[in-house]
Amino acid sequence: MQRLAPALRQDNVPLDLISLIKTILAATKEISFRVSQAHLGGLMGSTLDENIQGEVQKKLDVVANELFKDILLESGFVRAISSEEEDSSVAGDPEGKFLVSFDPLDGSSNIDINSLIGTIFSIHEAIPGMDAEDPAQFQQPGNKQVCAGYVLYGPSTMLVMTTGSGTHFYVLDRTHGGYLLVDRNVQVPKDTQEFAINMSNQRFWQAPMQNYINDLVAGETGPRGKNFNMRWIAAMVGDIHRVLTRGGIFTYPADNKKPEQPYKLRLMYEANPMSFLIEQAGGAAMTSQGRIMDIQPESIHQRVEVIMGSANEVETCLSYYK
Ligand SMILES: O=P(O)(O)OC[C@H]1O[C@](O)(COP(=O)(O)O)[C@@H](O)[C@@H]1O
Ligand SMILES: [Mg+2]
Ligand SMILES: [Mg+2]
Repeated sequence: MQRLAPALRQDNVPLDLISLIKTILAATKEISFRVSQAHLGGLMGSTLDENIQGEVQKKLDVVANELFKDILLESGFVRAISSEEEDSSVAGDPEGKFLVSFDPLDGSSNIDINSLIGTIFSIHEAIPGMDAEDPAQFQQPGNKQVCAGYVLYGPSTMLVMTTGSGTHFYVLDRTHGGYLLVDRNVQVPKDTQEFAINMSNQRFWQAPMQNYINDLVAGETGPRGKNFNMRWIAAMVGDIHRVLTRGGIFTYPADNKKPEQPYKLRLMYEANPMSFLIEQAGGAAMTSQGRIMDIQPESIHQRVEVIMGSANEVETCLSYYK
């Protein structure tokens, strides 16, 4: 099995980006270890603090964030970072060539039940001449990402990543400590009979999504004429990994549960990186209004509607909005 660096060179990834990716992955190996030892190291449960999203931070959210932040800011490759757990962007090396947005621990509500969690990252090039302190430099659309990926801390620790030449799967080999390529150019099947949504929000959804899901649930007795199965891991990394592995549609639609906050997932460090991975694997990643990666960001913690996965099924879902 091919090691990470030769696999990236095969995709003509520039050396400085390979160095940054290696830096990111060094942090994920440490996080993977801390996660596996969390019970023993007193890292289960919550802190008393809330992040800027108004969510109570888990101890592991904070540990993973500090680990990731420190290793990136000291690397010399990074002009600034933005993180789910940081109020605003944090400046790094004024000469740093890259910007990194990340979700240090995705699926935090799964930590205490020892279920699937992960780390999500998105890399853009820094804008020449822009100040490392200026958060506006992050206002670049997803279609300008040079790399995106997630690491899934599951039975095995898996890296899923793209640099624009397809989406590849890697596994952390615990014997020599490196990520090995196990699946190159994965493809999301165009059609599926599996959907993922938090059904408990149903009464708060807009009518098109209500109708779409009702028809899935009606299965062969309804207009779709076939049965659909449902899955919800409550960690985007886990649900998207299933979609990349065997197809499916994943959606976190708009809802009016909290009218002032119609969307749940964050554009910069959840929706954009996952969209790049899904599109590079032949899937589609949309809101009901258009392509996620064409959205011009306005703020670091901006939330968006998410409908992504098997291309034909995403198209069918969107047809309910027409
Ligand atoms: O609690 P819900 O409504 O099931 O939402 C689950 C969603 O929230 C998230 O956990 C949000 O991410 P964080 O855990 O990083 O805050 C997603 O991973 C997941 O898809
Ligand atoms: Mg998340
Ligand atoms: Mg998180």
